[in-house]
Amino acid sequence: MELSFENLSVSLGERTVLHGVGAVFRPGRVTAILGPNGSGKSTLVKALAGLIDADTGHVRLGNRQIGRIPPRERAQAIGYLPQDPVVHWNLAVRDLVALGRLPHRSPFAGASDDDRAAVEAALAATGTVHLAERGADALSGGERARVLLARVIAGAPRWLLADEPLASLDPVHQLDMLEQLRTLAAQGTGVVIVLHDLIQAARAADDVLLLNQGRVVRFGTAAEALGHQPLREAFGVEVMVIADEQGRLLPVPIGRTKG
Ligand SMILES: Nc1ncnc2c1ncn2[C@@H]1O[C@H](COP(=O)(O)OP(=O)(O)OP(=O)(O)O)[C@@H](O)[C@H]1O
Repeated sequence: MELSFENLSVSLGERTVLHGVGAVFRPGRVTAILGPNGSGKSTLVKALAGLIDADTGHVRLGNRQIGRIPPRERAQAIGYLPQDPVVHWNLAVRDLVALGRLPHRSPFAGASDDDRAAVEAALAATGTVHLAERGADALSGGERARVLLARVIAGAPRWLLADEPLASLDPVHQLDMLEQLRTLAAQGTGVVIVLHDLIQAARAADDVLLLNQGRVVRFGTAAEALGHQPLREAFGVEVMVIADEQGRLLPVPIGRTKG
């Protein structure tokens, strides 16, 4: 089911941060949101997750407005990975990942076999099985990022929204994370990720939304949206396009656009 938004305007404090933006994101695809610092990427993802209210417009999951979906049902449908996830308690990693199952559990019920299986599968998928007994306080930033992805995956959401999920990861774990997100998309999950790296976006995303100053510059396939002109408009950057070993075109930033 599609995740869509139209004419979406959002203000934070006195400032309007998103100005009537709209797009239709499709499940089974990886959609990357890119744009300069402060262009509204995190704000858009929070609005898509139903965490902040809009001044105008709506976010819809299928044909239902996100704000009208009961919280438990919304939590089952949409998994959100914030930019700087904070772990409030020093839980063991396995227990932390198990929190991702809460939207599926009846109040006061213990974990079911399905819950336990989902937790183990999420630990395995994120390469964090060896961390399962550790306290969450004893993790590096990159380990924590993978464990928190495992928590979201354990909830098996139909949509996964991740705000800069690669930020604290080394190159190998960045590739693993992107591979993991692509696998989820191949299984039918809708994946939306905020990225900064144009090359990672070209490799990992099917679709790209470019934002600048709270407005959509371009929304289309990665090949369309990561072309010379859209990147000039969004970032004021010139790129050199090179082909990778699979023939994918990768935009390498080489300088500021003049004039
Ligand atoms: N609580 C707030 N009150 C007022 N303005 C805010 C608040 N939070 C963010 N902003 C402003 O809203 C704008 C968009 O912020 P947002 O975090 O969505 O941008 P972003 O594209 O994700 O940026 P970055 O790439 O730096 O993470 C920025 O100009 C920011 O300063």
